[in-house]
Parts: sequence; C-alpha cells; structure tokens
Amino acid sequence: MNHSSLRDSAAEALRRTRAANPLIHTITNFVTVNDCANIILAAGGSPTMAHDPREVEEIAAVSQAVVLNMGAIEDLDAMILAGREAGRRGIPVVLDPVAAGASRLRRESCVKLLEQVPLTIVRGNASEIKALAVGSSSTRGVDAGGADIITEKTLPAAVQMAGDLSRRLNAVIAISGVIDVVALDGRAVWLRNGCAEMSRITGSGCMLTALLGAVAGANRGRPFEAAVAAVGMMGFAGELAQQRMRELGGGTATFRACLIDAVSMMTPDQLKGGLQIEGNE
Ligand SMILES: Nc1ncnc2c1ncn2[C@@H]1O[C@H](COP(=O)(O)OP(=O)(O)O)[C@@H](O)[C@H]1O
Ligand SMILES: Cc1ncsc1CCOP(=O)(O)O
Ligand SMILES: [Mg+2]
Repeated sequence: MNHSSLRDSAAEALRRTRAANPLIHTITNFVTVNDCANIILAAGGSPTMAHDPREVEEIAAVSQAVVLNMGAIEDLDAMILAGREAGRRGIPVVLDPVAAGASRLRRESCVKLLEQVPLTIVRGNASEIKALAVGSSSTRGVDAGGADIITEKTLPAAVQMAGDLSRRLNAVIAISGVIDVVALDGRAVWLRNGCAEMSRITGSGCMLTALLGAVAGANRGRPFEAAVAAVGMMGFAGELAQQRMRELGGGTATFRACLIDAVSMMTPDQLKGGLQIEGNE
C-alpha cells in the first residue's frame, strides 16, 4: 500500500511544529522530566513542566497541548485539573499511562483519569495499552511484559485492540514497541522504525509521548496525522542515533544524547524518506 499522503502529512506536521513553537504543558515523572523537556525543544516546541495543582489550570489554558504522564501518579489531581481545562478549550491532551495495571493505585487512577479527562492521543507500550483495553496485562513495571509484545503474529490482534480502544475513548491510540501501531477508529497504520537501544534507556517512551504533545499541539484537528508523524519521527531518530552511537564507539548514554540530536536535526524531507509505514489508512 502506498502511504505517500501520510508521508507528506508527516513532513508537513514537522514543518508546522518547527514554525509554531507550541507551548507544551507537561506533567511528567521525576525520572525522565529533563529528557521530555529536551525532546520538546528539539522538535521546535517550548516545554513547561508545571505540576502544582494551584497553577496547572492557568498554564494549561494558554498551552497548545497538555501532556499527562502517569509516571507522576502523585500528581493525579493536577493532571485531572490540567486535562479538564484543556478539554474545555479544545486543547489536545496526550496521555502516557505509565505502568498502567502494575498496581491497584495505578488501575484506579487510570479509570478516574479516563472518566474525567477528554483525551486526544493515548500512547503506551503494549502492556500499558492492554491494561487500559482489557483491564490487565503481563507487566510488573514500566516496561512491556514479554507476553504482550507485538510480533508479526499478534499484529492483527493489536491493531484490532487499538481500534476498539480508540472508539471507546474517542482518541488516537499509539502502541509502541518493535512495531508501533497508530489507530483512530477504523484507520490504522503500523511503523517499523526504531532500534533495540531505545528499550535500553529509560525515557524513550516518555519522550515519544512528549513529542506527540509537541506535534499534536502544532497540528490541531489532525491528531492521527500528528501521531503518525511523531511516532515515525521518534523511531527514525532512533535509527539515526544508533548509527551515530556506533560511529562514536559509545554506549547507551551516548545513544540517549544522539537521540535528542537526531530529533533536533531532522528535516521534514528526511522524515518523509525515513518512515517505514504500512497499514490500511
Ligand atoms: N526493540 C525495539 N525496536 C525498535 N524500536 C523500539 C524497540 N523498543 C522500543 N522502541 C521504540 O522506543 C520508543 C518507546 O517505546 P517503548 O519502549 O515501547 O516505550 P516505553 O519506554 O514506554 O515502554 C518507541 O519509539 C518505540 O518504537
Ligand atoms: C523508570 C520509571 N519509573 C517510574 S516512571 C519511569 C520512567 C519510565 O520511562 P519510559 O517508559 O519512557 O522508559
Ligand atoms: Mg513508558
């Protein structure tokens, strides 16, 4: 299948992100907060990591997108306040359900957030999305459990699950991993970009979610195209970073820096040429 229109829209989405310098209000965890801020900057956005409930509505109100990362579960009240304010104003809200299903607190918090906040894009690894879709998964922490990981064999079921959850939440669903899936209602594509080093650093998922916020914020009204662009951009940046890491003879810390470099230097035309995209869009 020819995905030239999605390639073009991905390039255009990146162009708009660089031009618009969107303000991205990000409530995220203390592990990867700096990487999230840097990836938003690298994409052309402007991050603000405010998480005090006394100010989040005010910050959300003037943002172009709000990113809620459940790694910051202690900030659930702030996330709900910011997300609801964004919803009232039609500002895109992106959710990362970090470790959804790993504890009772997380299961209950996810239910509360999904009930109270209108979401535009939900991005998680296969276990996190499965926990939201069916209520349980095989993970014990922030990484996907082996039994949940998308393979060629399980890809059709994953696409179906993403579509079903998309209809239930009225949001774009992005499942990340070796193969990434992006679905909105009946539209679904999968991307084969990325590299193994991405799962050997903490924060590649959180950074992808932050990037989704930046691209969606600059491309309001086109969440599916924005999600494909951001997911493809992150994966392709991983490939470029792996190549650079090898040239430098570095390890995973070098890879992390090269990943942010790759996002910051990627041109719309490079992104268009680098996407490995398939599906029924
Ligand atoms: N083994 C892999 N091969 C290719 N890409 C990967 C691999 N592992 C992770 N990625 C990429 O890393 C990013 C984060 O995905 P993932 O590791 O699933 O998130 P999380 O860190 O939340 O578990 C995505 O862009 C995904 O495509
Ligand atoms: C390790 C960890 N623990 C709580 S949040 C977090 C970061 C998870 O980041 P990512 O899902 O992007 O690897
Ligand atoms: Mg994660």
